[in-house]
Amino acid sequence: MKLESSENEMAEEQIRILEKNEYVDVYIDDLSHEGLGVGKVDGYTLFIKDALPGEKVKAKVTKTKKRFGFARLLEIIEHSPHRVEPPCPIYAQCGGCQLQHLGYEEQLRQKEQQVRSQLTKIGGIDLEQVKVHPTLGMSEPWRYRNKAQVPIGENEGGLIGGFYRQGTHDIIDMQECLIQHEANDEVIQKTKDIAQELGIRAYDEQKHSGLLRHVVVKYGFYTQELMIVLITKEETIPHKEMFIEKLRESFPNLKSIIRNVNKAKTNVIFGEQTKVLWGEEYIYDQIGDIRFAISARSFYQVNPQQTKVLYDKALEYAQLQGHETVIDAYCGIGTISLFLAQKAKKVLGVEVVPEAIADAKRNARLNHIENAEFAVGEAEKVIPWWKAQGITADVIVVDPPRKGCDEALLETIIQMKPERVVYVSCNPSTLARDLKFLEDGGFKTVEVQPVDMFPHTSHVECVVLLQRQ
Ligand SMILES: C[S@@+](CC[C@H](N)C(=O)[O-])C[C@H]1O[C@@H](n2cnc3c(N)ncnc32)[C@H](O)[C@@H]1O
Repeated sequence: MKLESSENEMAEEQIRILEKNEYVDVYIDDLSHEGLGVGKVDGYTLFIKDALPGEKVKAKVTKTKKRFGFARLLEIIEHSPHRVEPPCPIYAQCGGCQLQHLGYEEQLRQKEQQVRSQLTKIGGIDLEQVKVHPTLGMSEPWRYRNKAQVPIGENEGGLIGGFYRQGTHDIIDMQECLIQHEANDEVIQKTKDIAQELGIRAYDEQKHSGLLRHVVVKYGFYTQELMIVLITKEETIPHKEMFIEKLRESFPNLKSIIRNVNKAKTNVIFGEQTKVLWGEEYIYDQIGDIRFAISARSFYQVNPQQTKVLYDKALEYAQLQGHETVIDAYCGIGTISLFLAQKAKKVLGVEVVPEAIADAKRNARLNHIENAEFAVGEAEKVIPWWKAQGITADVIVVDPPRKGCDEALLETIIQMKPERVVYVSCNPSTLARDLKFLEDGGFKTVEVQPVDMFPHTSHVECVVLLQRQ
């Protein structure tokens, strides 16, 4: 359930707006897309963190709006059979995961349910006519992340690094994160220890003083190569050579140490200046048969195992025979484009970030792929321009950010009349909105495959096949 949609639904109902601090018993019948339990009291919708569908809970109202409010879980009166003990000791404070208290099989079922509900409520799609498959999950849904970004701070004991306590900028020290690859945890711990030993101070956000702001680690699951990025407030790192030497000794698979300088008073992690301190500018990783060069700043999917599942599904839905021209809109560093290029005559990728397109071109060369071309620009401007030049496509793949596709792009897709559209989405509500637009323009939603890219969080990714009628 989405907050805005619940607002509309309740417009005509007779409801009693609850009072702040009121104690209520609530039956939870849904899960919001942020992973909050949802229930109603006297027609008024409450969102309750940690409550699960099927549970009856006692809660205290903490915040009220006209049509919905929030409450704090006090006691579970009736437990869901799917409730489990979260294995992570810092789950309650962290906020990085939202669903560790729900059994994994049920997480997958809830994610499918969320997709179904958005498709009908927002997209007006008749689920009798569309195959919505069960969510494709992981057999081992832990330790899946290949990238860690950890803020560094200090307490009485010295350097700490971990995560911000929910809703604050207080750093909580962390030894391990159960969704990170073990290598990332080890690197973070060791880097903190070495920095402490060398007397390097952590950055203090309040005073805008100190040096080490963040440590970022990237790990290639396939190649086992490691990159460490030290984000500092100044260019100079005391005992830099010793720091590098100790990191190299600790991690034989370390390929790259990068320093990024961020002098600004900002929450943004990276600054503008990036320099190789030791080793290579890139590490490499592989998904399927395609090799990728990953730099400190380049975007790369964080769950490589499920990325393969997602891209294989996109490729299957594209149904390429080898003679097709394919457009890959919002192509990032060309990951999907290069997958598709293996089976198509030609792929044209478009992406708004110039550095990502430079990476896409480099990755094409790295894999000796010559039938993929990339352009920088907004998909909603570049693709209409291509159309005006007489370019058409047999298949169009879109993988937009959470806000979904621009209407100008959807309109162009309709006019271009490709045989198929493959829509990869990280937000079921904007996906549903855009499917409705494409259906009104002559396409039919045929299959929907939810994929769990981020186990234990509330996010769900989908691949959708649309066929031109
Ligand atoms: C969800 S990511 C997909 C990236 C890629 N397909 C992948 O799987 O790695 C969305 C991408 O769209 C890009 N983007 C955002 N707005 C855009 C626009 N208007 N036109 C083209 N690309 C855009 C972002 O920079 C980002 O790389």
